[in-house]
Amino acid sequence: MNGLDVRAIGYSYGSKRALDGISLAVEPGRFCALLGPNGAGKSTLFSLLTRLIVTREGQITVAGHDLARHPRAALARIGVVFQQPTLDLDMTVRQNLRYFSGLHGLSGRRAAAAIDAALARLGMAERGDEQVRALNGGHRRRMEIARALVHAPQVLLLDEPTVGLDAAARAAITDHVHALAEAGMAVLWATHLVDEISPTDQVVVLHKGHVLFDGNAATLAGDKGLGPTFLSMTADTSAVPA
Ligand SMILES: Nc1ncnc2c1ncn2[C@@H]1O[C@H](COP(=O)(O)OP(=O)(O)OP(=O)(O)O)[C@@H](O)[C@H]1O
Repeated sequence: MNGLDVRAIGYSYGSKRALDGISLAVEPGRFCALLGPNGAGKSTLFSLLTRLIVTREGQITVAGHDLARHPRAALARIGVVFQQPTLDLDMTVRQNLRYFSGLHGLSGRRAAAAIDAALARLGMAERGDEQVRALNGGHRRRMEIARALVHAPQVLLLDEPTVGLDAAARAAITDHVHALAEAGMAVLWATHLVDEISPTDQVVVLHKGHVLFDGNAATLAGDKGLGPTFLSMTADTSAVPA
């Protein structure tokens, strides 16, 4: 499989079970919302997907590469936007992206072309020479997404990327990332906000380390709507296997 495949992953912090045998798959061209309330395990899963932490339970495959056995090949195919911004505010947008390109072995004209293409995809083509400090929160976030694209990954991971942004900036970023999925990328977007999800998106509902639902957003929404359905699912602790 060319996208992301997570099979029976488990993880505990000491005696605290954070993820308990979760499986999900995101195919190329799909926007998958990983929807879960606080403490569901979203950030733990992202840490496992990016190898900040490791587990012996289960298997993660990125674009056909086993993350545990071939981490370099697997990680090279992942672009990631973490919850906490990690930008150098005193450098320009392009300088930030050039530095990051270098970490991926890109330099010179190849790096410049990759940076231009990534900025254009996020509607940031005109902003390359601005100092990051001068950008608003929405544009800083877009720049971080552009930075995650410079090495042409096949899988894009975003951990609650709209935290702290106003409604217009959230909508713009959500639209941009949906367009990246439509262009062929496998996108995993962690959130607890249902208005970031489109009816045709894949949704994986995570609660207390368990997958409660994996399917189409419109199916999950049913007659009640996505918000009320999600709230009632995650309020009902009996929905979580013991
Ligand atoms: N370093 C840690 N040590 C102990 N427990 C932890 C640690 N990190 C997370 N946990 C616990 O693991 C569970 C999953 O946490 P995680 O941060 O992955 O959830 P989340 O869905 O990302 O939540 P949020 O939306 O608040 O970021 C929670 O019960 C949390 O308290």
